[in-house]
Amino acid sequence: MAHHQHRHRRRDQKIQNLPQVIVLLPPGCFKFLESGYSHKFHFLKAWESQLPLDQFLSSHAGSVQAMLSSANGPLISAQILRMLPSLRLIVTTSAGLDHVDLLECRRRGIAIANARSVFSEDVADMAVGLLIDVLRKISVGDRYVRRGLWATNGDYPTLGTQLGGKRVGIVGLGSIGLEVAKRLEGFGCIISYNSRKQKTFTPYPFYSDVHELAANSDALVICCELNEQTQHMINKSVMLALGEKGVIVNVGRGAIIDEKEMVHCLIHRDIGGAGLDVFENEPHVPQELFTLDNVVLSPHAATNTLGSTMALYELVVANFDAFFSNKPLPSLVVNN
Ligand SMILES: O=CC(=O)O
Repeated sequence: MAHHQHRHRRRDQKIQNLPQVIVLLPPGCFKFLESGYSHKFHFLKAWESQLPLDQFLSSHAGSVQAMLSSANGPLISAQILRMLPSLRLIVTTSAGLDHVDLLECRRRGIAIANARSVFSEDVADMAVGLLIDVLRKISVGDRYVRRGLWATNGDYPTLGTQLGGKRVGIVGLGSIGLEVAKRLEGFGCIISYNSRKQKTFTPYPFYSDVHELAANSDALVICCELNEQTQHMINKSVMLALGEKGVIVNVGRGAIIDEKEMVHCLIHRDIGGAGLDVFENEPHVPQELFTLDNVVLSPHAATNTLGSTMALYELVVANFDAFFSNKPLPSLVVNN
């Protein structure tokens, strides 16, 4: 056998002895993780395989104990989990867990570790950015300049709206919501919030009913998680309560808002505007929104900064390291 074939075989054997981590779709900037840690873990990359997904999964069914998943990946459904009978850990690069069948994980005893609050500040920055953009029409102005309209039509004609003094209702006062509140206080906004339970550590006024929060707010910032209770929680009646000058910012999940109703409300000016980083059926965004200047659209990018991506991958690796050496997981969220 030729010398280089020996070398190849030795390398392949070495890779095969590494702990295996199955990945269905690459999370954002997976290349950082791969280039930094391929010597420690053998990433089984479903999207690069020639095999259909079910065959790929069954070909690794006996051995794979750990999976890396992400908010933009496929649903980790009971059906997928059933094809991986040895799976004991899912590490997700997201804070949200709405893409994982939690019941099936519980039944199977599969633990879940998440991104913890690694990018809460980035997401809060994005929420504030979207709110300012909707109110001050930064993206509209950008389009005006780029299209050459400033030079041909003269000064930009539209007045924006002040941020200071606005009553902002935060929906979900977790680590992201708190960062949003902290930032917007600095802009002179008046903060109140809705969440499952009143928080004892904050003096912000609490509304147990999101409809009532909307009726008393100029803007709603959606920062909660998507689950059965929050799905379509922002419905038509909440939007009508927010009113024709009201703005919605969503950095949570698209399905927390009834998107069809929101599009209708935006077109008919039942609400004043929206800044959206998330959508019900990503990457598909309702076409009707493309022509509306009171809407700012962002491609689920609130977490995308270099700094937090690096911190995130350190956390991801720390979880896999802990798992493969039987130590407590640093960002365990669901302990089954
Ligand atoms: O969408 C991103 C996340 O859940 O962290």
